[in-house]
Amino acid sequence: MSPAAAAHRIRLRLPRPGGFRLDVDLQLPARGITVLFGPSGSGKTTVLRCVAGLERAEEALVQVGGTAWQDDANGVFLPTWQRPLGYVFQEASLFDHLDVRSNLRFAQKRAGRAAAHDALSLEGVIELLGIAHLLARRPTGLSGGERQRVAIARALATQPRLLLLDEPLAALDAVRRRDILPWLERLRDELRIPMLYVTHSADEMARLADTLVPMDQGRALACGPLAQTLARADLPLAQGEDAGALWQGTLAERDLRWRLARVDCAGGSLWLRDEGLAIGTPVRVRVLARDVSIATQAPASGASSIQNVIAATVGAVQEAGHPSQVVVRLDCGGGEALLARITARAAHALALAPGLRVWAQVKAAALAR
Ligand SMILES: Nc1ncnc2c1ncn2[C@@H]1O[C@H](COP(=O)(O)OP(=O)(O)OP(=O)(O)O)[C@@H](O)[C@H]1O
Repeated sequence: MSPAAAAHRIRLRLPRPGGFRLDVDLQLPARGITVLFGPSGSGKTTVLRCVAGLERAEEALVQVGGTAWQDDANGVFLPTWQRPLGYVFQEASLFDHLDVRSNLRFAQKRAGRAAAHDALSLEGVIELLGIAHLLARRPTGLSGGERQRVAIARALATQPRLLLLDEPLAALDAVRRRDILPWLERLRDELRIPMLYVTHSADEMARLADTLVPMDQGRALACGPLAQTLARADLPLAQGEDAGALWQGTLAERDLRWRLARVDCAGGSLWLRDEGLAIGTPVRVRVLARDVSIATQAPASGASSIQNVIAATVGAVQEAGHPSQVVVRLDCGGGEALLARITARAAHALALAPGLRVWAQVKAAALAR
């Protein structure tokens, strides 16, 4: 991300006994969800804790929207309670002796006079998270998903300048997780508050992130727009089972007979399962690297079961985890790319090299949901 586009800066260094060392320098856009994604122990939670001032990083610069929360070069360190942030954890820690409304009011009081002219109203927060029907209930009577929605509402009621979410869905079962994701998308699309979101889940990352920060062993391996970062063949992300591209597109046509929907993206059009969405709906489409194969000649029309064939140029060929496997970045036009995971032998036989014109055959693509 160019410094001009960056609105927030998070530079942290923190050595811990035992060998772990956090060392990140992130420039984040003004709004949207930045997902910190990486294996257990890579330092994701530590980043959030340092941003919140719960742990003290060294040589740190934490600047949110032009205000320094920590700037060691200039002797600035705001304690946690002076940082306008909301923190949502895996398990919502609500006050069980108060009903939902009182939990929210309590948080609102914390905002006090700090609430600026662009403050969110409590009614707005309640509407945004669809919790009006829960206001008189005690937290103990809520489902896990409802508790998390209330916890997010409570965090927003404090008028944060930054929302920190640490695996907010990890304690929920798959059904509840699916229920709450649309609410998080709504926050992302409607709020101007930037969010730092920690997750292990590739599905959550693909669905929610605007900016992706893959982390490993205390370091940020990249920090960039989601689609662009996922399409990099040189990152460890490209080597795992979840490797794949993410395209943004618009639902353009539905084939009612075959229950298929066509999504038009800058890189090309893809047919996928019709999930009943209206024509014109903006969608994210996930194409896993293992579902993409490569042909050096245009496949004859009607001679293959594969319905999605996209003209592309080889961008990079990279070994992927095992010497028998490579991952190939295929540049498809409109700045969009696919990844294909194939055998090294196939790549050799097809003489794949950067610049070669090929056809990407997409066996499966799905809406990120
Ligand atoms: N309070 C602590 N004191 C000492 N070391 C800690 C503490 N908390 C975490 N660590 C260590 O710091 C490293 C980073 O931990 P952190 O919790 O930030 O990783 P993470 O990526 O969030 O992991 P997970 O996904 O499992 O939550 C790990 O090696 C961890 O063991």
